[in-house]
Parts: sequence; structure tokens; C-alpha cells
Amino acid sequence: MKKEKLYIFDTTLRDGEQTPGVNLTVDEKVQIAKQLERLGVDVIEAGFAISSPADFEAIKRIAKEVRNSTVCSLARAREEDIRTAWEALKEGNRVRIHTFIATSDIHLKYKLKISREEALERAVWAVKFAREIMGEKAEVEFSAEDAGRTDLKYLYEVIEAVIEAGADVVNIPDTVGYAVPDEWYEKILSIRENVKNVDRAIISVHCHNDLGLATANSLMAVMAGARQVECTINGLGERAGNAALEEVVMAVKVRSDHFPVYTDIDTKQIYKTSQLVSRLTGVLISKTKPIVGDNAFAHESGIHQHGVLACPETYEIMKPEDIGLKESKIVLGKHSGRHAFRKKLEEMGVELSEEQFEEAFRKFKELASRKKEIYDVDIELLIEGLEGAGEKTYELLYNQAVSGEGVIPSATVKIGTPEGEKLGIAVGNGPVDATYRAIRNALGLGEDIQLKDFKIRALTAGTDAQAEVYVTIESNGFRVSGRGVDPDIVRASALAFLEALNRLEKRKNKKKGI
Ligand SMILES: CC(=O)SCCNC(=O)CCNC(=O)[C@H](O)C(C)(C)COP(=O)(O)OP(=O)(O)OC[C@H]1O[C@@H](n2cnc3c(N)ncnc32)[C@H](O)[C@@H]1OP(=O)(O)O
Ligand SMILES: CC(C)C(=O)C(=O)O
Ligand SMILES: [Mg+2]
Repeated sequence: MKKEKLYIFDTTLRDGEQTPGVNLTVDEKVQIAKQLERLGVDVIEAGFAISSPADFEAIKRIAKEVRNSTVCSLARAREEDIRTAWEALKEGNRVRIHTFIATSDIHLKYKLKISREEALERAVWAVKFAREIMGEKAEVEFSAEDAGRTDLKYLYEVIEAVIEAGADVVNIPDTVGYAVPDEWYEKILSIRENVKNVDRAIISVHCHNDLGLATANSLMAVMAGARQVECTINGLGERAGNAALEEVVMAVKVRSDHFPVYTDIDTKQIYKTSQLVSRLTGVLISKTKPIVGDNAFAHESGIHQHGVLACPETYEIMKPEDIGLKESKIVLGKHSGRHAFRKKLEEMGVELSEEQFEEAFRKFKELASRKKEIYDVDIELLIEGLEGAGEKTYELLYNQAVSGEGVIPSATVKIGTPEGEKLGIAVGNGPVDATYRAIRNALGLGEDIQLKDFKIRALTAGTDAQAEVYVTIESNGFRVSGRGVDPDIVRASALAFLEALNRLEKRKNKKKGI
């Protein structure tokens, strides 16, 4: 099957920013735009130039700084909108004005208060005007807002007229997320069959997710011949959001046997982009979000874990590396079985007799039935229940940390060791980082001891709460964890680190037969 290119139009910075509560600074928008360029999106809708000075400035800077993606601004079918969009874009390398007007009767009657004829005239005028002021250098896209609820015959007329007026791309938005997949497929197909000059433009879709169908509708449109999909990172957007870029792109990639298209997206950049957008917008990603959610590559149940350990493809339709993740996760819980438990012990460097293993597994199942999340430290304690905790090699005798505005964070620690008391002093990014560096200095720890995980939470409410810190470190094939509890966050962190180091010593000594 000869594949055609599917253009990916990202509107995270425009429709995505319409997510209630999201407000990006100009610098943040530029940062996201550069990452979208690395991701390989074809078009970046950088904003709506006339809507605010900040949007204008962001579009201007993005148009100047992004060279490999087309940069686009939204504009109503009004002269001042189109002029302002062009003003913001004109120094760009590849640019597009995206002008729109609503075409559904409900929008025409109650919102714009104009007739179908008038809307058609304005649409044609806007495309011609954009073409005129931009010249051939730039592209014009036209959207028939609320096309999903627009009378079909009238929609054909509008599309034909705007293509005649010079639109390069005609976008068919399901503005209110009302369409269902088979109907949307038929709609796009019928546009392709009934609009005479349709082949002179790219047909695009812009699907909202009010019924959770945005990705499905976008993909059905692709099957019907749409060759541009408008989408956002993490599915951000007005109300329930837009089709998620990562879902559309990965569906096309994973089911390349099914879809007649390819994209130029570097999928290895997906996870990084998703994290950046989540961090800068403050919109958290649901754990079960397809592709980029925490659980998208996590396996909790024994039968699945057994399968994945034997051959990842048994339960994974894509590789974590495909989206830029290092590996999938095997999460221990009450549904886990012996294969996953044994694998965890192997990773931790724990060696048990078969008898001890069965006992440990029984205790693990019992614990997992009572506890929501099983941390590595829980397994450590369980093993210690079987083997005994042993002597502590290190003990925290003293710690002090200094931090604050205008101060370089620094820390001092005194640690009791079999060779006597050791003092460590260091500076760092913050008081915890300085304390960890001070512990490393005091004990002369090398680069081989790597911090793999650091989690902190408050055990109780209030500013006087007990802080609980979990730390996982790795060294030469051993993976061990520690937990520290103290009202002082820095001390809790130091205690967790030292508990992990004590376990590391114990495990190394056991291996050496000491
Ligand atoms: C489906 C979508 O997502 S469309 C994009 C939606 N995004 C946004 O609205 C975010 C940015 N918007 C804004 O900052 C403001 O709405 C502005 C600056 C664009 C306009 O603000 P205001 O001038 O105060 O108008 P307001 O937003 O209250 O009303 C919209 C006006 O645009 C008109 N309008 C709406 N769509 C169009 C269109 N496509 N073409 C021409 N006029 C339009 C409305 O008729 C109304 O006009 P009126 O003021 O003459 O009655
Ligand atoms: C401006 C258009 C494309 C839009 O966002 C919509 O119709 O949802
Ligand atoms: Mg929209």
C-alpha cells in the first residue's frame, strides 16, 4: 500500500491554552514551540495574534525562532485580525494564517446573527484578504467552525468557495465534540465526493473530546481521506480538550498495517514533550492516559507480568522506547505472582533459598492485600523479617542545613561508622541536595552509587507534619531502598539515604560471605 503523508497540526499553544486554568508566558510558549519543532510537527498554531499582546509577542518570537515547522496564527474573518496575524508572522520562515467563521445555523442565528449567505461571503473575503496581504509565500487555512453541526449541502458550498478563493487547507472542526466515528467518516468522505475542487486543498479535521471520541473521529477522518489532523499534546483544549497528538500519531504508527498514511513525527520525543507541557501548563496527566500516562507501560497482574517478562509483546503493542521512555514497569501489588516477585528480588540483589522465597512470597501477598502501594522498602523489611536486620554500618549523629533567599544552600553531617565518626560538608541545589552531597563526602562514596528514586510525602496534615522519604539507590547490580521519617524534611531525607546505604553494605557483605 502506497502511503500518503498525514500532516500533524499542533494547537497546544492555541486551543490547548484555552484549557480552563492554563496561561503560558511568552517564554514558556517559545520553549514548548521549540520542543514541538524537535518532535517534528508540521504546523505549530502558536496563538491567536489579536487576542492579547502576549499572544502577539509569542507568535512573533516563535515565527522568528522556529525554522522547521510552519508557524500559524488564528484570525477571525475580520480585517484587523488578519492584519494583526500577518504582522506577528511576517518574519517567519514558513507561516500560515488560519481564518475561520462559524457555519452552523445555531452559531449563525444566536452568536453571529448573520445569514448563511453573509457567512459564506465573509469566509471568501477572509481567505482572499489573507492571500492578498501575505502573497504566495504563506499558506491560508480556513475553518468552518461547528462544521460538525452544519447543514451538509451548505458546508459543501462553503468549502468549494474558500478553495476557489485560495485556501490551501480546509479544516472541518467538530467544535463541540458531537460527532460519532462512523458518521464523521461518512461526512468527510461525502465532502471529498461532493466538493468539485476538493483535490486542490488539504482536508483537515479538528475534533473535540466531549464524548471521548476525538481520537477515534480524527482517525476515521483519515480513513476517509483527511490528510491533516489538528491535535494537542496530552489532549489539552477547550472543555474536554482536543484529540491528543500522541494518540493519533501512535495509532498511525502502531497500526501502520491499517492506516494508509505516515507522519514525520519523531515519536521518541513524545514523552519528553508531554512532560514539558504538563509541567508548564500545570495540567497533570491521568495515570491511565493512553501513551503518556504513568500506567501506559506498567504491569501489575501476575499473568501479565509473567508474559511481559518472557516476551514484552505479549502485553505491549508498542515499545516504551518508541515514545522515549527507557523501560516498562513491573509494579508489585496484590495481583502479582511469583515470576514478578522473583524478578524484583533479583533486581535488588537478594538471594534466597527456595524455602525462604516461598515464605517471602506468602508474606508479600499478605502485605499486598492490606496495602495500596508496595514500595521497595516494604520488600526490604519483609526480607529483613526473614533474615534479620543485621548491624547498622552507618548512623546519623548530626546534621545541619542552611538555605534561603540569597544564600548558597549548604550542609554539614556527622556520621558514625565502624572506623569512627566522619564529617562531611557540601553545597548543593537545595538543603536536601547539599545534605546528600555532604553524606557522600563524609563516606567517600563514588559515582557507582546512583540515586534512582526519591519520594517525599507528608504523613499528617499541617506544617508540623511528619515527612516520610523513600529513597532507592543502585550500585554494581544491587538496588536497595531506605525510608526516613522525621518532622524535618532534610533529616528524614538523610535518614532514608543512610538506611539504603546500610542495606547496601549488608547485601554486599552477604554476597562476599561475610
Ligand atoms: C472555536 C474556537 O476555539 S474559536 C477561538 C476561541 N478563542 C478565543 O476566543 C480566545 C481569544 N479571544 C479573545 O481574546 C477575545 O474573544 C477577542 C479579543 C478575540 C475578542 O474580544 P471582544 O472583542 O471583547 O469580543 P467577544 O469575545 O466578547 O465576542 C466575540 C466577537 O467576535 C465575533 N466573532 C466570533 N467569531 C468570529 C469570526 N470567526 N469572524 C468574525 N467575527 C467573529 C462575535 O460576533 C463577537 O463580535 P461583536 O463583539 O461584534 O459582538
Ligand atoms: C478555531 C476552530 C478550528 C476551533 O478551535 C474549533 O472549531 O474547535
Ligand atoms: Mg477547537
